[in-house]
Amino acid sequence: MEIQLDQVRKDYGRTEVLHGVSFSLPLDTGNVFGLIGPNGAGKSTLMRLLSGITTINGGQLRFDNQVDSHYDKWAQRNSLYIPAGDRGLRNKLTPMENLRYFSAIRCVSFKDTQARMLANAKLFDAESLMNKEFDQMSTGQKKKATLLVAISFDTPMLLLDEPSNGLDMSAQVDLMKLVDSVAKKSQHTIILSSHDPVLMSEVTTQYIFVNEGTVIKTVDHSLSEAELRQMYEQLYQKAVIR
Ligand SMILES: Nc1ncnc2c1ncn2[C@@H]1O[C@H](COP(=O)(O)OP(=O)(O)OP(=O)(O)O)[C@@H](O)[C@H]1O
Repeated sequence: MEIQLDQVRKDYGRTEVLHGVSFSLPLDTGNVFGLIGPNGAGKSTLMRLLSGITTINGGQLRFDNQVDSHYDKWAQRNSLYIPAGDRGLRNKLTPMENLRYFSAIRCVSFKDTQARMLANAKLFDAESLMNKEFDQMSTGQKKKATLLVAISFDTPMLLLDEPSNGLDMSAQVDLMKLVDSVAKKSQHTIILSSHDPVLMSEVTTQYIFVNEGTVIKTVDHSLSEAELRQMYEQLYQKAVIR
């Protein structure tokens, strides 16, 4: 199955911020897509559209070449978007209580999501976080807990907006191991954005370069850190990274 974006446009009020975005996104392939682009390029907007939080103002979103006017409804059930920063979960609840809460909202079995979260928490050494209130966690713990809750829903598409922001080196490695393992095990599609090319090159299998509200290039294979740096410099015609 494949999601196809064809000349997709998005406005905020009278301002158009995505100006005809086209690319394809295969599902069920275990690919990790890396969204790369400077501040304000449109990465978060694109992720919000793909997750059905907001709708397009022009162009088409298709599944396997069939126009789908209810894409946002499909996406709301079959994807999860984790925004940048440490928002995501309810502050006064533990991850387990959050899971119960969001399972009820999404009308899915808490028994199933709970079993997945307990297994993943064990696998990624996060059992001690399960009964800690979200607002009493460190930034890294919050990111890990949010991701563990999100992957428990086992959605075909997971969108992570700058997941590594604010994490120390060891937490970044843990996060990437988690992303890599989820993609490989579930064969689900993960889309992540980051301004960190080292991190991107560790897990990303396909790249989507965004600038000024358009996708300017897609690369359908993994890139080394050096290749990625070179792409940055070529595409933006300035040495963003030194
Ligand atoms: N709610 C909003 N209302 C109006 N304009 C918005 C809104 N959200 C984003 N924008 C504008 O849309 C454009 C794209 O923003 P977006 O957040 O998608 O970029 P980004 O690539 O994720 O940036 P960053 O790397 O800084 O997070 C920017 O010009 C931004 O000012």
